[in-house]
Amino acid sequence: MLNSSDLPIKTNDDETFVMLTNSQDTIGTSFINVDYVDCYPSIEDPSDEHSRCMLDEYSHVSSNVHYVECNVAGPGCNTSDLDAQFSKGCDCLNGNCDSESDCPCVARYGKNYSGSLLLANKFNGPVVECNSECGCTKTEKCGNRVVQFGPHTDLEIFETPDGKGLGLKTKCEILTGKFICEYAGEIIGMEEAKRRSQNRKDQMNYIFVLNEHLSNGSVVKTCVDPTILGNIGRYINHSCHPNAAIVPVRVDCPVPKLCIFATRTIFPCEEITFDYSGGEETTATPLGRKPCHCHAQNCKGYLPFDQSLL
Ligand SMILES: C[S@@+](CC[C@H](N)C(=O)[O-])C[C@H]1O[C@@H](n2cnc3c(N)ncnc32)[C@H](O)[C@@H]1O
Repeated sequence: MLNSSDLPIKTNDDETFVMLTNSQDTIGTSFINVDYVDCYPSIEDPSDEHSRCMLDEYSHVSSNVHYVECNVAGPGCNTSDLDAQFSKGCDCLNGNCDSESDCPCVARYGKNYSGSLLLANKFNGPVVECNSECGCTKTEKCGNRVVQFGPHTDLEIFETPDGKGLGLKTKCEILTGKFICEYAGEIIGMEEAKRRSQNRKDQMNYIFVLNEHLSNGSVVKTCVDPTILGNIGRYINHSCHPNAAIVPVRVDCPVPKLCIFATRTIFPCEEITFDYSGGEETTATPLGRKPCHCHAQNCKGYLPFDQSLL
């Protein structure tokens, strides 16, 4: 897990995504060549940690799944990272945090949004928003706060007609770069992820592993499991030709939120999908892999899979 004092500051232009996995299918993304620096030291004892979690109106269709709006600590989670609060990044009293010359947060991490839309170059991160300690406060005026206002409000869980189980669709148009929702659940350690994955071999996989590769060669893993405790993001299916992608976003603490943004316009009633592999395939063998039912012209036939990773 990431040290509380570390944050991503830049990514190389040749950054690529690769995938992650469990033993049957894969959900995961790696961010390559992410440099971390010591900045925004964390402060202990945030005044009200729950105020950092936006409430939403969604619920699950099954009583076996419990709704959580944001990540919660599970076995193997470094709770001091999850509970940490970043210190003040800017003191922009007028709240106009959208230019490098005006806002220290934007100067440090780059401009993230145009209005409420993620900029194209930020799909490769890093995205760090103004936090609870910043002077700009949580006003609509701050141009560096988006995901912390919660998910898109017109999402709907539905039964897919093609054997994927449940899926998530939108009731209204979603523009490119728009934040859709977080993929939130229990933050667990890798050993726990392996254990759960083995125990659920023949079931649907919800465990997502994010790899952030640091320039010193180490890899920071963030493992989210929304199987039992999760939010609306857990219903998003894989497609080989997706309309959304996952981007790690940090707001108040070092543990990234796995945020799903539209990569193109998504039309009313269209299913929302992302590529579980993050765009890179690591194995060609269909052995042990689940068939993919995305129906895309470029469908690879199977859900992403990499035996070596779990
Ligand atoms: C994160 S869950 C997605 C929501 C899930 N469909 C449900 O009913 O709750 C991932 C699981 O959904 C199924 N799935 C997702 N995308 C699929 C696809 N393109 N083809 C077949 N099954 C898919 C697989 O069983 C996978 O393990």
